[in-house]
Amino acid sequence: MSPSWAESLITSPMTSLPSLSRSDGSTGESASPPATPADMSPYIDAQAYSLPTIDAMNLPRHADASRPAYPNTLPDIMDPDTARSVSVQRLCCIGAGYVGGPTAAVIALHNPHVRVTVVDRDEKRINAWKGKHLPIHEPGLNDVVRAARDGLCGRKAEHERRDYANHAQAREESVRQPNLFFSTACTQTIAESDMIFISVNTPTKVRGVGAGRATDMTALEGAVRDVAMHARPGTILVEKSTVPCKTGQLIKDILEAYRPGVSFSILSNPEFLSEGTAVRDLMRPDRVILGCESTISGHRAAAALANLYAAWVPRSKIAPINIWSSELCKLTANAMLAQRISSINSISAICERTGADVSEIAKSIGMDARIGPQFLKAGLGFGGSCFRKDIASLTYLAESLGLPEVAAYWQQVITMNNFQRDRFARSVISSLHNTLRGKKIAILGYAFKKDTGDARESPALDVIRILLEENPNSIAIFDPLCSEADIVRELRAVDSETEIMQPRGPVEIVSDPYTACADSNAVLVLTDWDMFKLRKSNRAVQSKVEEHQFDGAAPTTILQLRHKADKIPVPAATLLTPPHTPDMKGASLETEARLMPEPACPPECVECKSMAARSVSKSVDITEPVDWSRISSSVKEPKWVFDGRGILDASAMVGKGFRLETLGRVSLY
Ligand SMILES: NC(=O)C1=CN([C@@H]2O[C@H](COP(=O)(O)OP(=O)(O)OC[C@H]3O[C@@H](n4cnc5c(N)ncnc54)[C@H](O)[C@@H]3O)[C@@H](O)[C@H]2O)C=CC1
Ligand SMILES: O=C(O)[C@H]1O[C@H](OP(=O)(O)OP(=O)(O)OC[C@H]2O[C@@H](n3ccc(=O)[nH]c3=O)[C@H](O)[C@@H]2O)[C@H](O)[C@@H](O)[C@@H]1O
Repeated sequence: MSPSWAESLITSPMTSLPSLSRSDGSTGESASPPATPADMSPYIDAQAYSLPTIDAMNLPRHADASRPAYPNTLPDIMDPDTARSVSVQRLCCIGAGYVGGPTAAVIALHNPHVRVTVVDRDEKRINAWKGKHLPIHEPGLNDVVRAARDGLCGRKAEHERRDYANHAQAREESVRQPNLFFSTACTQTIAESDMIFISVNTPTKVRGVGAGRATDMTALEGAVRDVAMHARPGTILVEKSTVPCKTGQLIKDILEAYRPGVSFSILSNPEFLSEGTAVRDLMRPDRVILGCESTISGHRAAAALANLYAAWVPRSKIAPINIWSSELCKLTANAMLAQRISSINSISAICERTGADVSEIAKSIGMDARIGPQFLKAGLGFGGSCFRKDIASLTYLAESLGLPEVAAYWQQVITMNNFQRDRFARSVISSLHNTLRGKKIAILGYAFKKDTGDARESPALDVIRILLEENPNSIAIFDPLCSEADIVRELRAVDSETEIMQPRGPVEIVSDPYTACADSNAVLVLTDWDMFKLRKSNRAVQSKVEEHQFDGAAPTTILQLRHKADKIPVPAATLLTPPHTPDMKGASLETEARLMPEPACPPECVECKSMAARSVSKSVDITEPVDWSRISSSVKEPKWVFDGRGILDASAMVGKGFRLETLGRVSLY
């Protein structure tokens, strides 16, 4: 194995080793051959040691709060000379989830010279990334993955074809080689890489110290251990996962424990993408935060990462900051966004009692440039895998630092979020005479927000949980993207003792909105899918529908790729692999470079079968607005609709015969 370029980095100061004891009392040297080059420290058998479990309490053992470890005096890592001197050849991303997959794909797309490999222990997930049915739905993602993973073909410009006389007859040729790979070979990929992104899950601990609030670092710890044991000296480790402040120190401690004396660089590069707009967010980020150590090796590592982003992000948007600030700014950003949602939701409760309209208030205050219009949509409160857990982590961190008032302040954001779901569900029950026995409830939308099939931590789950306590006859759930298996998994986690799924329980997942609503006593809109919207005119819905149409069509040219990535220009030259790059003109590429044919699925492909089944019943088409008149004719009087997302126009719904209740508005019927 050739030494990593990063080995040339100057060693950064390491903290001293935590004393480790081996259960068998031996020295720790293993008889098995080292998995790393000969100049490495002896291979340490990880399983034989017990490292302390990491949680937010676990602040660095050597930290002296009065003396910042990384003074905030960073030289300019954007300096062209520094930037030129460092370049990554092989990038590994550990974790092929909602962050790892799209982030690696976009980096690979813009850096055709870098071999990007995404690794995960979950073989099913990796196979899905390799095939036709990606494991996550994100508008535009298919094309980005296909271009980077499968390469591009096209016709060469005339002048270049003359240079390649042997290929003169060829009409279609490869103009970009694949540089995005997916693999379960974690250790091998780690050993071959110059830079490693850690994009593993960091959920909330469910048991033990800090359960319900502290971050469960098991996955991160495992990934860092793999890196410690298999990476080459000097490899750059990038924290992409959202982690408690000071995790960089913990990573250092683990590395030092498993590979004493070997130098690695650690960067914090939090991800700010939102699900449903991941490709757009990655293509056009507001900022890229690079937290680095204030050492020469830290700066060079940051410059290497900055170089990857600079392939498409203006350098002015790439911000080097100190590593602790970087870790904490991610939690802060999520907490502030969630706080806005809780703030407007608190006002929505006042609106319902006074006759004020929360959407008018949001619009009015959002016109103040100091407040701004985003994240002021009142409704069921925030769901998803991050806001709740990141605020919980922040409160735990604050408490651990002896700041209970700070913890209580942020805890209130979660309290308000729970209040919103609770009072929504209770208003449904009270409108139906305080009992759901013998009644059917239709749920339109399960995902925590539109344009994603992610069923984790959905507000719908809390609402359904409260409704189930009233023993309804049935609850029929329709969501255009969440898989039945994911919804069932989430519901079962609430109560693993009782069978809640039909035929023995009340809940069923159905494949179209009309079946869900037929004969129901109440229809609950729990996700803001465009297809559920009803406006006075359907214009708003229509423009959204057009946006989605790019997804359905099979794009064949770079021009279409550019469209699909939300009309963000992808510089043609960066898409190609030499020798084509220098001579080819962007214009000809736009019309001639094409995606390769999609990989074929095996005949027994479950996804294909399920898609075929859906198109037979013609039920799921996220571009098709639901026909509320049809629903009106099939529901039971008095035709209750409860809008948890504020997406239905009150007068239009009343015009169709419904009784509408919307969070943040007085009822209209
Ligand atoms: N989902 C989102 O929109 C965003 C998430 N984040 C943060 O990014 C991190 C990842 O989130 P998601 O992508 O949503 O998680 P995810 O659960 O979708 O994906 C994590 C993946 O890591 C894999 N994994 C865990 N340990 C591993 C190991 N040792 N070796 C190989 N693979 C391993 C898991 O099998 C899983 O496929 C979290 O810290 C999250 O807070 C940050 C911004 C946005
Ligand atoms: O760390 C993360 O995981 C990510 O968390 C959020 O992204 P995400 O959770 O994917 O989606 P959001 O668009 O933020 O929505 C979160 C929840 O808030 C709700 N929401 C959002 C906006 C609003 O005005 N009102 C509102 O109720 C949504 O319906 C959804 O349930 C942040 O927006 C991302 O910047 C961040 O990277």
